[in-house]
Amino acid sequence: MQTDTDLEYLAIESEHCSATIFLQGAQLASFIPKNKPPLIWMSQDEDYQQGKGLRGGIPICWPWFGVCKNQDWPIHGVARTNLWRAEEVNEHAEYTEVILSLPMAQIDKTYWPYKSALKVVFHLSDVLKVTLINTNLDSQPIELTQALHTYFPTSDITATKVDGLQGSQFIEFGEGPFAQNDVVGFARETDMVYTQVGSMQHINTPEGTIAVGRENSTSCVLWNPWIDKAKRLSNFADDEYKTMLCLEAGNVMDDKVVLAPGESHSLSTIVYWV
Ligand SMILES: O=P(O)(O)OC[C@H]1O[C@H](O)[C@H](O)[C@@H](O)[C@@H]1O
Repeated sequence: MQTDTDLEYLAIESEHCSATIFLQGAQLASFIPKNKPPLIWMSQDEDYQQGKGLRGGIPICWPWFGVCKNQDWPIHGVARTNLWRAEEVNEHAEYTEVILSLPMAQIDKTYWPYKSALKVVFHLSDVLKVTLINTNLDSQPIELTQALHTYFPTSDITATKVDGLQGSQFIEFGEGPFAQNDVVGFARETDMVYTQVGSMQHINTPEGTIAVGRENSTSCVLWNPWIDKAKRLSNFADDEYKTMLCLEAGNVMDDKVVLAPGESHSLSTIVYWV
């Protein structure tokens, strides 16, 4: 990872793993379990600018995923471009825990007029667990969509398969739902929103198998921009689509989060080399 950035980040080094977490967006940018290959992908072209989500790692999409109903609003919401506050770093023998919160006073009320709290907990061992916790502090119900938009590495996307989406349904480029009957491979632009998904998928790459689990989530997104979209993406080299994919733990579509006053919801993703 580039270190000559002005953006502040936490660098965690333990006997189990190393990790970097940027305060902007509470964005985890790297995670390497000890004696294992990197588990998380970051673009070589990332230039770590203020006010822009990083192209890689785990951008946090909140309080909407994708393009909002109001199409002028920023794609994937406002959490990934705002500065979060480091609340706690707790070092234990078996894991390190890092907790950040999003100071709501800095969020434009046009986008999010509600009283609520948002924090993220990173549980770092040889396994990475990320938990996004929403609490409704308002006197009315609130609704939101969200995702932990995780970028995974592969040395060859054409030799990579995602197992465990079978039995779910997907929407692709606004069409569907279609039934997912098989293991998914990559041979073109992939941008699928899955619902009714089981809680564990496996990404089979030439380097080994990555397990991707989810808690309190029955939806996820599978994405690879492929050749044409790669050329249009910011901070993404034209050929980098060959070396990455996103499998994003979500609460989208009919799996959106609806919170009564006082209620909380925790979305988790759990990833590790098998
Ligand atoms: O370029 P970004 O705003 O980071 O979005 C990157 C991608 O995120 C998700 O996976 C969406 O489903 C894609 O449609 C989008 O292109």
